[in-house]
Amino acid sequence: MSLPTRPTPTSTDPGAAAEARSGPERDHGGPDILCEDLVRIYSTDGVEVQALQGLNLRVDPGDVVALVGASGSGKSTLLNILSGLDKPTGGRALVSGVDLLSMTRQQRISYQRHVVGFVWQQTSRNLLPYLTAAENIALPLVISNRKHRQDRVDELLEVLDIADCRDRRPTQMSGGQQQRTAIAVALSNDPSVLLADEPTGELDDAMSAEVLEAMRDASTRLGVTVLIVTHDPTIADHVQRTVQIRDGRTSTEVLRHTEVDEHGREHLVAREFTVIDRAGRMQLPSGYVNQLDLRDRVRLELESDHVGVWPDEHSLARRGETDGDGDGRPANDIPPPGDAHPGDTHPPEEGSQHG
Ligand SMILES: Nc1ncnc2c1ncn2[C@@H]1O[C@H](COP(=O)(O)OP(=O)(O)OP(=O)(O)O)[C@@H](O)[C@H]1O
Repeated sequence: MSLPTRPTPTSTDPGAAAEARSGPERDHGGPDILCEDLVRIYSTDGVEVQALQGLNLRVDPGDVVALVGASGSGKSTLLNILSGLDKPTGGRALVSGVDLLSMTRQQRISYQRHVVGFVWQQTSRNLLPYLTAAENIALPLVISNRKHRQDRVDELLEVLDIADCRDRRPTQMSGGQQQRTAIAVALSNDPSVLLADEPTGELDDAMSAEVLEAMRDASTRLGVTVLIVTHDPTIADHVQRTVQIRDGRTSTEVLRHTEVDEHGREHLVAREFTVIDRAGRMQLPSGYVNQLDLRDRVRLELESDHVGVWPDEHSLARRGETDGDGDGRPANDIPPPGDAHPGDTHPPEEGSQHG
């Protein structure tokens, strides 16, 4: 699997591409998605729910990233903010250089038309049932009064591999074809960011793979940045980066890349990282916390290339869990700093598999 870089979009219609940039500035020179200490508090009948609790996320142009997390962790809240449907309570959110906290109503319309595209889980929400695939794709172009519409429709039918569905209505297509058409609709106005909420939630494994590959392909060929919220367990086969969201914050990330061994065989290597915020805060994986019975406070030791995290020996002793040899270490023989140590903040290797 090779990491896609943002290419020059292969639009057959340079006039149309320039026209799309009549919205907010696209070549902003920074990440396509930047969230810093993002907070969203819902207040209902005097009860407050902190759906996002200082979330940090950076997605660079052309990246394809999956966002995973338990129900209620804040994924939809984040997507609603990034798509311009909802406003954060605090923090900072920039998409393609557009500040989502200070947008006017007019800028919001332009933002939703030109900067972000959206794909929902339910195909019925993405496509108009009485229009063909080509007509559905052309509709956003008509609304934004774009010229050279036919060229753009042809290009998207080809990129999403749905040319044979051109004159078919949604009921005459498979679920996978409908979602690929939905991606084409979302990309029609040449947005820089594509957001997808469970795009494979109603599909079987084969169709899910088709749709996820179509998004990756569209990203590579059109230079679009993609953020996919998903519970799809096969997502790891299709994206290089998976970000885990927990309690309204990004907690861990898995990055994947291909390595070639001495026999010339390709291996997909996945590494898990813990997210650290700008203030230096991070969350230890619960497996580590449980294994070392870390509670209340821990001791940190700075080594030349990593930081060791140690249980507080006093509180362990109080709990009668040291081995009594005076070194304050528990009976389960935690190695000293410098040795391989599950509490070290060295990122653990998730494992590797044949590519
Ligand atoms: N409009 C709202 N009013 C009040 N609370 C809300 C609202 N929307 C979401 N929440 C709460 O905010 C938290 C995050 O919800 P969110 O829908 O973002 O989670 P999620 O990760 O998308 O979950 P799921 O995977 O089930 O869709 C939850 O506690 C939820 O109950």
